[in-house]
Parts: sequence; structure tokens; C-alpha cells
Amino acid sequence: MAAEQEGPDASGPALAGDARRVAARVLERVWEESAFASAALDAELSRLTVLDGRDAGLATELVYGVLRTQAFLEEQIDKLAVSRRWAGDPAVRAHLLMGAYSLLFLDRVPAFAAVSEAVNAMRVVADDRVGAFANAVLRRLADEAAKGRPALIDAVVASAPGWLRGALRRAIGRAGASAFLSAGPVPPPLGLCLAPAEDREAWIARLGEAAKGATIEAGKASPHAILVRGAGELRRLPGFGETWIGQEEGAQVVALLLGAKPGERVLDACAGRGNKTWLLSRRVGATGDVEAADLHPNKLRVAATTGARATYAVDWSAGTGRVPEGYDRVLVDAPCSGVGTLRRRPEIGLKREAGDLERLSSLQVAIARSAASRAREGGRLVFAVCSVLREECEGVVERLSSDPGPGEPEVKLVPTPFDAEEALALGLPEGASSVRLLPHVHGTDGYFAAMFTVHH
Ligand SMILES: C[S@@+](CC[C@H](N)C(=O)[O-])C[C@H]1O[C@@H](n2cnc3c(N)ncnc32)[C@H](O)[C@@H]1O
Repeated sequence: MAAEQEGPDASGPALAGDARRVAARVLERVWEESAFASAALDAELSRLTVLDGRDAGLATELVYGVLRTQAFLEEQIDKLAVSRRWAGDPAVRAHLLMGAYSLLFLDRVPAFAAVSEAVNAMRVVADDRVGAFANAVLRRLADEAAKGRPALIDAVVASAPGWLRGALRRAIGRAGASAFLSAGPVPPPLGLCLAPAEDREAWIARLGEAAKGATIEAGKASPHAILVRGAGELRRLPGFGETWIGQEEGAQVVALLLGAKPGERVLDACAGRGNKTWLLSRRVGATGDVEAADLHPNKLRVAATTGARATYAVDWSAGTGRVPEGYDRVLVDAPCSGVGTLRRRPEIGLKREAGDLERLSSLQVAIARSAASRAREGGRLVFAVCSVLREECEGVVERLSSDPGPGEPEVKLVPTPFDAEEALALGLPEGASSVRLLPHVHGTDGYFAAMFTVHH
């Protein structure tokens, strides 16, 4: 990263160049190291403590904006450039795409500032020839933009990979797909899960005192949710890990839809680090019992600190390991494409491909059937994914509802209406046995959950 300090520019703060350098570094890490944008951004921003909130905001907007509109921006640049050499150098590519994004979509950056910022940055990461090339391309793009700018929504939709657009349209229709892809805010606020939920107003006030200047409000879909923006590191706030944990609001709803009641015995079958285990253990209370299973023992070590009474390392696709039987309720929060988290993780569009869906849905069916065999006769199972695609949602429900094939565990899964009060609060029709949470409808990340009764 270049050490020189650029002079003040018309975009306002003297450190706008630093915001762009941070954003460029994050984009490079996403492209070259398959880093997650949000984690890379947090890491880069915490290294550069001189950035104020406004510059951090600009860096965030540039990273998410470029990743969401990347294919569209590249197409605009390709129309004006004689070769694609610019795309071969990640630093050049990042600054050129950020320049194009600023010109086309950032009202607060005047065109001449967007061009000069990008060109100056390019002269630092490459040579004068590249700077001259960027200058020519961006000036022509600025001329085009002066005649009329494209709509951000169209650019976001056009930039989604074709297979994803197709899969979204099959699942939620053409208008739903566009609304899903362009749903904001991007990035969304962080979710806190508070238990007990009754104290929510008091905790919003308390957290507001501790994090002056942050935006803190109640979530709408989960009664346990508090949504936070601009509060800095969450673990520094009062109550962290005891009264609340960091958890996206839709993820809370999924845990609640299991309908766990005080005194029940619950298995969190794909518990990961135990985020849902934490809420489930508070729902069953001291007379109940939540146990956690997962493929990865290292994740289970964290899950063990969230209220799980026992943990089991198991590969559900190969058997049931040492996991006992007789659970009243089983949550299968299955591995999936993660497409539902697109507005939080825009790089998912770059990482996944069409072929993933068949592989993942077969794994989801195998895991759910195997975990279902651990439920008691008449027990409940919720299958959930942070995806909204038909192949991972209704497609899996159809396969689970049919009789097991040769070699599959002898369990019968019957779709059954949700019995959690929280399902009614979502406005689900009475008798609904599945739900798709959508960012543009519920304000949460995208999820799908379906309830079954288990028979042996
Ligand atoms: C969507 S994540 C679960 C997230 C977790 N429930 C939470 O709320 O944070 C899916 C989990 O399934 C686990 N997993 C993947 N394949 C598995 C398998 N074959 N058997 C058991 N667990 C598996 C992964 O390790 C991962 O933790």
C-alpha cells in the first residue's frame, strides 16, 4: 500500500485517498485470496485508525458497491478500452472499477474528483502509462454519465451471475429476484440477539449510552433482535456473551421457528459455533436440554460455551456417530450456498456456481434424514438454510417428504405447520409448514425453514 499522502480533493475529507486505498486492498483480497469482504474490510479499517467515520463509510460503500456492480462496471470499461490488460492487475482493476462506480453511482463525489482520485491512485500502483489510460477511459465514462446515469438497481441485477439470476427467478419470480438482488441497506446493520426478550427497550437504552453516536433500534422480525450500526467492536459493549450475542435477525427467527418449549430436549444438529444453540438453550430453560452436533470439533468447542449440555462431532452424511436418540425437536441448519446473505456478503455471487446447487441439496437431504433419525417418534424437525433458491428449499422439502431410498435411514418426514408463536408474528398463513424470509419483505437476510413431524 502506498505511503504518500494525497492532497485534499473535492470529495471533502483530506483522507479520501486513504478510503480508496483501503477499499482497493479489500477488493484485491476478495479477488486474490477469496477473503470475505466484511472481514477484510474490518481488518483493513482497524489497521488504519486515522480514518474517521466518514472515510470508513466511503471505503465500505466502494467495496460493497463495486462487488455488487462489478460485471456491469467491467462491461462499461470494456466498451471504452482497446484491451483487457487493465483487468490483469488487481490494484489497477480495483482503482479503475472504484473510479467508474464513483462516476456512475456516487452523487457526493464530483466527476472530476472521481477521475483524479482514481488516476492519482493508479500512478502510485502502476506507471504513468496506466495513469494516462485510466484518465482517458474515466473521462469518456464521465462524458457518458453526464448524458444520463444508469440505475443502480439495473447494474446490480445485471451483475449477478446468470445462473443465480435464473435460480432466483425460478424461486421467487422475476420481480422478486430483482427486489432480492437490490435489497438494502447494504451492508445491513449488525444484529444482536437478546434473551430474555422482555428487557429489549431497557437494553436499547443501555447500549445507546455505551455507544454514543451509534444507531440502535429494535428488530421487527425477531422479538429478541436489536439492530446496531456504527457501534464499533460489539464485544466491548455491556452484556456481550451473557445477555446478548451477535446474531443476524433472520437467524434468530429460524431458531425460534423450531418452537422449542421449556423442559424439552433439543438437538442443534448443525450447530457450528452454537449461535442458534445459545437462543435454544434459553428457550428450553433450566429444565430442558440442548445438545449440539457438527462436523467440525473446533466449532463445537465454541458451541460448548453457549449453553449446550453435550456436543457431538459427527458427519451426518456418513452416519449418526455417537449422537443419542429421543430428542423432542431437532434443528437442521444445513450447509448451503449462503445466497440468502448476499447483501451482507456480496462476494458470494463471485464464489458460487450453478453446479453447487445439486451437490449441496443432496448433502442437505442426507444430513436432514440422518439427523431426523435421532428425534423421538412424533418429534419435530426444522430444516433450514440461509438460501432462498428453490433447489435448496422446496426441492429439498419434496425429497425429504418422499419415502427414504435404499440405504437411507428409515424415517418418515411429514410436513407439519409451525407451532411457534413467532411464525404468526411473521404473518404466515395459518397452517404454513414452510417460510422463506426475504430481505425486501422481512428486512432480514434470506432464509428458508420447513417444519416436519418425524415418524420411525
Ligand atoms: C449453516 S452452518 C450452521 C450455522 C450455525 N447453526 C449457526 O447458527 O451459526 C452449517 C453447519 O453444518 C456443518 N456441516 C457441514 N457438513 C456437515 C456434515 N456432513 N455433518 C455435520 N455437520 C456438517 C458445518 O460445519 C456448519 O457449521
